[in-house]
Amino acid sequence: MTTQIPLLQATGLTKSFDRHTVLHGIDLQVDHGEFLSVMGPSGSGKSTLLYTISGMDTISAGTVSFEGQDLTGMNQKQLARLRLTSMGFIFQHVHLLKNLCLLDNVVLPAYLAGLAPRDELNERALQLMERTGVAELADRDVSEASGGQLQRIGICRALINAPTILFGDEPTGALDSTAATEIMDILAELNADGMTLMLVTHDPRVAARTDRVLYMVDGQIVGDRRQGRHDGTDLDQRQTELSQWLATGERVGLAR
Ligand SMILES: Nc1ncnc2c1ncn2[C@@H]1O[C@H](COP(=O)(O)OP(=O)(O)OP(=O)(O)O)[C@@H](O)[C@H]1O
Repeated sequence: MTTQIPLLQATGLTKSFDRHTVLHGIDLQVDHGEFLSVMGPSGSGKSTLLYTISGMDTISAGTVSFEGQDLTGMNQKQLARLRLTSMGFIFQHVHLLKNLCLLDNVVLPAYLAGLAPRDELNERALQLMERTGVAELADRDVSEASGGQLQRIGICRALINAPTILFGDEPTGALDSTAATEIMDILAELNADGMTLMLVTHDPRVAARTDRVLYMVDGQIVGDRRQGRHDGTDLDQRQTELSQWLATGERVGLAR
């Protein structure tokens, strides 16, 4: 019998800034192929969870492992390498270099890391841009693209090294609802192809598209809802059910 090693595993994950403890001993397992969202009030620790579980930020106590490798035992160079080769990150605002065209922005992180020859990276970037519907923008400047288009570029940049997991901190937070839906369509398609995704979001419509929703309050996960894969139909109904779960305190540990 084979036992699959979890993709991510946090045990007793604690994070303090000075004397302010923001994450209180979080236990969390994320398996390969999951599509996970993290919700909760502002300041509950969602982003901090994302940054610590991905090794972007240090932890104060506990352990975090990625495919069985203990991140807490790694030095900065090892962590940077792991992030570069196995993890992709997308954010609310896409920070791109204004003096480079959009294609070069997608290629840059992989090029600087010397992971593949330039021609190969260009080809890979164009394939990603094709897939996300922005290939025709390859030669354009940052100022010549809309917010939704820039977010697609951000996704391509995050995918250039073929990561195992894509982390998103409010990836649709700065977009109108049409652009947000289009970005979620892309992320759902990536997940259907096997990519693991973990997204922080305030938007129940975004969370309704994911398979599993964590709810955080005061630095703890107080709810863990497995709602199954969205089959593409009846998102309104799914969102209503999720909103009821969020509102009525059905979350594990919130029923008082
Ligand atoms: N670098 C930091 N230094 C000090 N305190 C921090 C730092 N980063 C986060 N915090 C604090 O940690 C707490 C949790 O912040 P975090 O950004 O993780 O919450 P969040 O749930 O993602 O909030 P939001 O939804 O508003 O983005 C907050 O009280 C915040 O002020």
